[in-house]
Formats: sequence, C-alpha cells, structure tokens
Amino acid sequence: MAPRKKLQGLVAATVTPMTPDGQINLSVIRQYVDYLVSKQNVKNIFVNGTTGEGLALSIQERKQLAEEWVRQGKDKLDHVIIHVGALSLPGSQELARHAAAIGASGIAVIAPFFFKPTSKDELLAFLREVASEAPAIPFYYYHIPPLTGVKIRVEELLDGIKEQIPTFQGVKFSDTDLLDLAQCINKNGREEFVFLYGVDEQLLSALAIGANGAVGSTYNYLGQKTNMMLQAFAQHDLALARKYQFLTGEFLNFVIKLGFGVAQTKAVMTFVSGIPMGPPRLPLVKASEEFIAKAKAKLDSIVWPTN
Ligand SMILES: CC(=O)N[C@@H]([C@@H](O)[C@H](O)[C@H](O)CO)[C@@H](O)CC(=O)C(=O)O
Repeated sequence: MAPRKKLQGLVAATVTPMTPDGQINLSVIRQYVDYLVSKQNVKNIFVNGTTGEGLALSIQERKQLAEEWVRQGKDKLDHVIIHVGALSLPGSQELARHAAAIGASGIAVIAPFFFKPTSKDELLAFLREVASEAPAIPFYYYHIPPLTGVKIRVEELLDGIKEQIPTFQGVKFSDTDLLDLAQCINKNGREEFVFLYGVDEQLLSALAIGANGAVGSTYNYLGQKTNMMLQAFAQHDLALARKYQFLTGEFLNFVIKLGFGVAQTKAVMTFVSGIPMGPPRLPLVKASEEFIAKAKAKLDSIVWPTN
C-alpha cells in the first residue's frame, strides 16, 4: 500500500479482536475497517501497538493480523502503520521485513524495555537495525515512556537521525512532556517530520504546539468527535475545539478513575460499534460488567456540540 499522502490527522490505534476463548479473531476486521471509515471518518490505523496488545501476541499472530488489516484496508484506508517493536532485535526485524513485504504504509518501533537502551546511541542503533530491514517504507519511532520506562528525550534522539535512518518519518509521541515535543517541532519543523500525539485527553495542547495529528485508542469510538475538534482548531475556533477536548476529557477522567486500560477500551469499542472485540489476553483481564454499565451511561450522557 503506497501512501498517497503524508500521514496526518487521526490514526486509530486498533484493538485486536479476540474470540471468547482468547484466539485472535480475523473475521471481524473487515467490519472494523468499514466502521472506522464510515462511522468515525478515520482512515489511518496503527496496528499491533499498545491498544492492539502487540507485545502480548506471538510473532505469527502479529503477522496474521498485519496481513488482514492491510488486505481489508486496501482501497479503503489511507495509511496502515504496523507496529513491529519487540523485545528482541531479530523478532523486530522479522516483523519489519514482513510488514514491508505485505505492503504496509509504514512501520513503528518502541524502545525495547526488558534490556533497555541507556543512551541515545544505544536506542538509535536498535532502531536503525530494524528500519534497515524495511528500507522502502517510512519509519516512525513510538515513544511511550510510561510503559517502556525508556525516558531518552525525543529531542535528543532526533538530532541527526536522518543520517542514521534515512526512512525516518516521524514520532508517535505518547508522553505528557510537551516541552520535549515542542522542542522536537521547533528544531525539526512539522513539515520535515510527522509528530503524532498519543495522549488523547491532551491532544488540543499538542495541536497548539504543532502536532500534525494523533494516534490513540479513543479514535476508534470518538474519532468523529475528535475530527470535529481538529476541524474547529483548523478554523481557529478555539472555544469550540476546547468544548470537544473537555468532553472527551470528561469521559476519560470518569473511566480512568474506574480503572481504564486496553481491556476497558475493548469493552467500550464493543458497545459503541457493536463489533465483538472479545476479551484481552492475560495478564490483562476483561472489563467488569459494572465498568461497562457505568462507562456506557457516562458516554450516553455527554451532550456534544451540534455546531
Ligand atoms: C497508554 C495508552 O494506552 N495510550 C493510548 C492512548 O490512546 C490512551 O488510551 C488514551 O489517551 C486514554 O488515556 C495510546 O497512546 C496508545 C496507542 O496509541 C497504541 O495503542 O499504540
């Protein structure tokens, strides 16, 4: 899938549908793609990331999922980015080669987080060895220090990165350190690289400092609303953009207090879309019925602007 345009706007971090007994469920991916496009107006996806439980899947499962998303996304989606990060370099390289071979629009990689890189050079060396296995497609660094524990500043990482990784295209920035993000954008320019923000409840702040778009779990079911926020922001209607951000925040603030993660995202996506996303994989456990009832009532109670 050759990307026709530069990646920008919203990217849904897809959940991995599973059967009730915990096997990956490829059979609903077609319906999932159609739902994102027709109901959420989201035409970019990020597969096998955090929300997709990529690190809890086998290499074989990750390949099967990547293939199905690319197949079903053909002629419907603009970008299918496959997350190929893994704890071992050979695992990550194998996934990178596979993603390129099946026609993914790009690959993304998190920092390995059992044996962690302790410096920019160590991290860059790992990323370079993965990126070079897919030399014809864009490469994105997936920065998510709350989960990886790798806190190397992106500002530092980007310094001279193109010489090391010619396919480097941008960052999925899932951290609240907006000073780091701002420095990245200020030094490199939002035209040079793509900066996709990954903390959905704070997206408007990231847009204000120049983020090109966002990758996140909520764009699966609040994509349409968040697109309205992006539109309001683009039209300099900050008051309206804030309304959308505050309402998304109201929902997330509510569910975060109840305990919110990938399992709960799967449950919310199931009741909003009607597509059965199934349980998460251990060690994650499925959301409780109580959570589902409360989250649904909260989401239903929100009155969105009609403009
Ligand atoms: C830690 C985490 O899961 N963060 C989410 C957010 O979308 C997050 O669910 C949202 O901001 C709610 O807190 C994304 O950054 C993760 C993501 O994009 C991915 O699945 O790779």
